[in-house]
Amino acid sequence: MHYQQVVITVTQDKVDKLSDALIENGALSTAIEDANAGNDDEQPIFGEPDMPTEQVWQQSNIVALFGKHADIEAIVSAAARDCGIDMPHYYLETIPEQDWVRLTQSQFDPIQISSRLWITPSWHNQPTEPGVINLQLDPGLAFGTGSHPTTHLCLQWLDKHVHGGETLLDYGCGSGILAIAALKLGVGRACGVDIDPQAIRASQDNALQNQVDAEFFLPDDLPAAQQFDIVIANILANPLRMLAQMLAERTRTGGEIVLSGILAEQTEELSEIYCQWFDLNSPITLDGWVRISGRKRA
Ligand SMILES: C[S@@+](CC[C@H](N)C(=O)[O-])C[C@H]1O[C@@H](n2cnc3c(N)ncnc32)[C@H](O)[C@@H]1O
Repeated sequence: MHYQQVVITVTQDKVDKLSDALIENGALSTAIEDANAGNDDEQPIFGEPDMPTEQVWQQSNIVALFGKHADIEAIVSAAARDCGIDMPHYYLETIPEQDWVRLTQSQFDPIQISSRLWITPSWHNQPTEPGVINLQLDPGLAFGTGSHPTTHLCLQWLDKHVHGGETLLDYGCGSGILAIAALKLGVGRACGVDIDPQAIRASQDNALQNQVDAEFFLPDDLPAAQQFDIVIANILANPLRMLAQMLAERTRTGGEIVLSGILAEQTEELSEIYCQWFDLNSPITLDGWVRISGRKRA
């Protein structure tokens, strides 16, 4: 079946209302995109827990999808009337039938982290060369496919520093990618923690798929007073700031901490917090994101 796709450019104050009104008048779906994506006026939006941001761009494109027989002129006109705005200009395009699953899958290729460590979606041939350590991981509802620089920085650290037999805590586990990779690289025991129950379920499924035995907990369920040889947390600067004392307490004396999800300009402030407990290494940067690591002092 063919679809009709309509793009309408609107200002910040109209975007939610018009998007809802299009759905109410028959759109199958709507998506909101930065109208200036790719040009000099592009507006990055970063959200952190407890730091509310305006989650829309000043100029947004509403991209709405309709069935092939929908009367677009009538629907856009009714939606505009419902919101009390003038009939907007819109751009109409016909979207031919596609194999949507194949199209989505084609956007996720295997990712090579190091000469031996790979992340491969299940629909690709799995690498079988001797010495290769492969995680089979499909994109899902939890963050962490290995493609994001913050995850990449953590995987690179694990690849280089896991010697075998360590205990590891992955705080903010998302898809469980770091705990699972650590087990495949040889840690003796790995636990993951996340505030999102969906992430816990995704992590458990991914551990099963990779045939490793990891444990995943909501924050309050992590057994008290347990310390770990390695504590790794790819969250964001604000939670890393709030969780600093707890993450330090969870690291055994002489153990290592690895922090990611930090923007370059946040590095100094976070280093000042964590150097209360840790001798820190030089920060490592990838695509504007920074990894901080260090060893816990006695
Ligand atoms: C950027 S993702 C990282 C996922 C994965 N560890 C990786 O490296 O790709 C951050 C995860 O931290 C979780 N998170 C955010 N704040 C948290 C908190 N205060 N306690 C535990 N988990 C948290 C989020 O739900 C999300 O799954």
